[in-house]
Amino acid sequence: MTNSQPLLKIEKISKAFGGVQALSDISFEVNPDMVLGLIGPNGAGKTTLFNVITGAYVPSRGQVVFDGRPVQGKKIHDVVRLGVARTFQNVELFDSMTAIENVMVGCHVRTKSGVWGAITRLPGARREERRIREQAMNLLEFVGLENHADRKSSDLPFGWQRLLEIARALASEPRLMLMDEPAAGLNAVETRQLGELIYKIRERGVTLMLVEHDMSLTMKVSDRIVVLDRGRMLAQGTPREVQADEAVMAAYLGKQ
Ligand SMILES: Nc1ncnc2c1ncn2[C@@H]1O[C@H](COP(=O)(O)OP(=O)(O)OP(=O)(O)O)[C@@H](O)[C@H]1O
Repeated sequence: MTNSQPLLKIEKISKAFGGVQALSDISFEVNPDMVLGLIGPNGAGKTTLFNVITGAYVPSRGQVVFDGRPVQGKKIHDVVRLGVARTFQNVELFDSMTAIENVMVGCHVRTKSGVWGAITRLPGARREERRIREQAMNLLEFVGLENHADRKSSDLPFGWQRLLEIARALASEPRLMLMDEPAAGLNAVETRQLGELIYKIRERGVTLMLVEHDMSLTMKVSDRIVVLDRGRMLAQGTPREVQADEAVMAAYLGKQ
């Protein structure tokens, strides 16, 4: 596809949970190689939208189109194979595994033999396993955890667990990466390093969508911002445009 086409199209998405309208008629596009910040007060629908994009939730109406293909009806792992990865608000790692093993699990999404081949140790899988270990090591290096490859992930400080989750998400070689509150629980230094990592991820050619409550980080790293409020789209534009938007100030930024 050419770079002028959107990588992701959100088309008139609505999602209700019983009586709660979590998303109402949301439409916007995400162009390749950009960082899009998705902001809004608690309960605005940000995480719900992530879940719709990854195929975890079926929308009540509308569709998500990734790289020209509708996501709906696909299983989560098929959406990952299409090139969509995510990290979670509460870091979700395999606690009993080492750091490198966690990343290797992410790599297996792209292998022929898959995780099962690795477990059963088929001959071809062993060669692939060596290649994957190398790839996982490169990713640990990319996020700065190369000296902690063999530590159990649950023994790592929380900020490093976040970095490890990012490395695992990158292991599936995504074209779009969704990050749900990556700065939550990080201190000021770690948050600044996260900002630099986000730039580096974009330089790899990965498009990013970021849900984040840390406004200074979001405004700094995002090329565009979409603002949700109570399931509706309140505004979209550059960080500068959104910060000057009165409705946004009233609904969100004014409350900071
Ligand atoms: N699985 C669910 N079942 C029922 N209601 C849900 C479910 N998931 C979300 N909701 C409701 O949908 C609305 C949007 O929630 P969502 O978690 O998407 O908001 P958010 O913008 O991510 O909030 P936060 O910033 O607090 O994480 C809320 O009213 C929430 O209670």
